Amino acid sequence: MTARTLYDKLWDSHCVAELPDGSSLLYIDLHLLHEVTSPQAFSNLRRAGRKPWRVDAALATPDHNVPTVLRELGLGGFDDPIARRQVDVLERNCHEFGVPLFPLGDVRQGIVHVVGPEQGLTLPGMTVVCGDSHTATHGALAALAYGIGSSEVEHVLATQTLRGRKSKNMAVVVDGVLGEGVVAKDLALHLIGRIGTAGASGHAIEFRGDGIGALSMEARMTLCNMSIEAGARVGLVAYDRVTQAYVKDRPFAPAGPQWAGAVRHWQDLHSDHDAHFDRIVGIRAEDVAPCVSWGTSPEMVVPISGAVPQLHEARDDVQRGDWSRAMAYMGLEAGRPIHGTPIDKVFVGSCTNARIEDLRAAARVLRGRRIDPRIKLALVVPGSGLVALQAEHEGLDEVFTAAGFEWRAPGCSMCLGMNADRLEPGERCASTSNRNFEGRQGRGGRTHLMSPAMAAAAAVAGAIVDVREL
Ligand SMILES: CC(C)[C@H](C(=O)O)[C@@H](O)C(=O)O
Ligand code: SF4
Repeated sequence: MTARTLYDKLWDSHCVAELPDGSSLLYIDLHLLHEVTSPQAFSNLRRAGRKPWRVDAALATPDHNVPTVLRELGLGGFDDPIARRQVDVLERNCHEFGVPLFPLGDVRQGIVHVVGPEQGLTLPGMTVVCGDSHTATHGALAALAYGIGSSEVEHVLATQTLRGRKSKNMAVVVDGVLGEGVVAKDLALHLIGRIGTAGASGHAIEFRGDGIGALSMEARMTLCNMSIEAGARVGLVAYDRVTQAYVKDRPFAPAGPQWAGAVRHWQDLHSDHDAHFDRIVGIRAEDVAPCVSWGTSPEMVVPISGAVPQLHEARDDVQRGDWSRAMAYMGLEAGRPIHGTPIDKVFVGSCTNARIEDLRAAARVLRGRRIDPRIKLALVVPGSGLVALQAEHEGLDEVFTAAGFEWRAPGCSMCLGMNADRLEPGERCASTSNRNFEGRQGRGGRTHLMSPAMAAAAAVAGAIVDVREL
């Protein structure tokens, strides 16, 4: 048998039919739903008189437009009636169709990509889909996970399958261990800075090498989460002891006699040693520094010692135009060092960086310190109710509030302007999220992507600084 990559293996084991047009029909093991991309799918099912094929393979939770304050008011706290209605409609749809739901007020509610792995719903070897581009996150558990559109949400609900075309294989090989103060977020930004936002398009990325083996499960999720910002729909890490330890004893994970059988099955979830990758990108961990985005695309990124580029450094006129527009939008001139850029707001949260390790990393920087008086608002938004509970158990909420942060309820929050947490025009934000597009965090808002520790350091300094020097 020919040597296969992990991606090939996951694909083969879920392919139920090869279709005449060259595409394949894949069986879907887990379907996650949220309030924004599911309403249409449910209405169409209703209209066609169809029922979901397998409700036990689905889970829904509201996250994108939920308020992060005033939750005790139930569906109160919303500043936007449409957002409130979407969350309400999700609850009603789940009720009507029998889809399991973690509603607002359930301690398990949270950002769908934090909730799936946390609950042991996402398991190695599965296919996982969600009407959301950051579904790649779940690939950290050696699952084939990718984002789908609303009509595909309907298709999966109705048939438990999806039509798809296979991507090519790309390996990102990280050699050596990341230095002190350098984390998975920096690795992701470094990679995107190097290959660009289209760098991995048409490919499934497998992150490999001893640098990846050394990462925690949560760090691997951060990395896979941002695969989509490099153009890949899928990001993967092979199964190993770290995966096994993470999955064990989670609420929905196999238990008792089923555990040993599952582990035996999972052992094969890695690329064969002589498997072929269509493209290989090598990264030396020692070359990765804390990174910060300066522009309006995740590829517009520099190490903390770097500067906004000079226009003549652009590779062509198209890039020069993009850079020039980004500089104008961001209010930054060419050649200006990124270090020392003053910040108005700080956001620690999102499916990239709102798990317990992220909160611990930010709290470590903030302990015994205060945020700079120039910071208008600093938010910390745990990825789920259970992350919040764990953080409170460790006293991290107190570290954050003592430093001047607001401790909020779980949701996507200021990652995107779909709820009350937004930037005002011209405001500059140190953000642990994954996208810095124009208007992403609110109209006219300016986003600088960075790691949780770097965002905490920016809060303390009132400006972008190197967390290693704080
Ligand atoms: C709203 C949703 C469809 C969207 C996505 O697909 O990623 C959002 O989560 C985002 O991060 O931009
Ligand atoms: S946290 Fe941000 S990136 Fe993640 S699903 Fe929500 S809006 Fe999308």
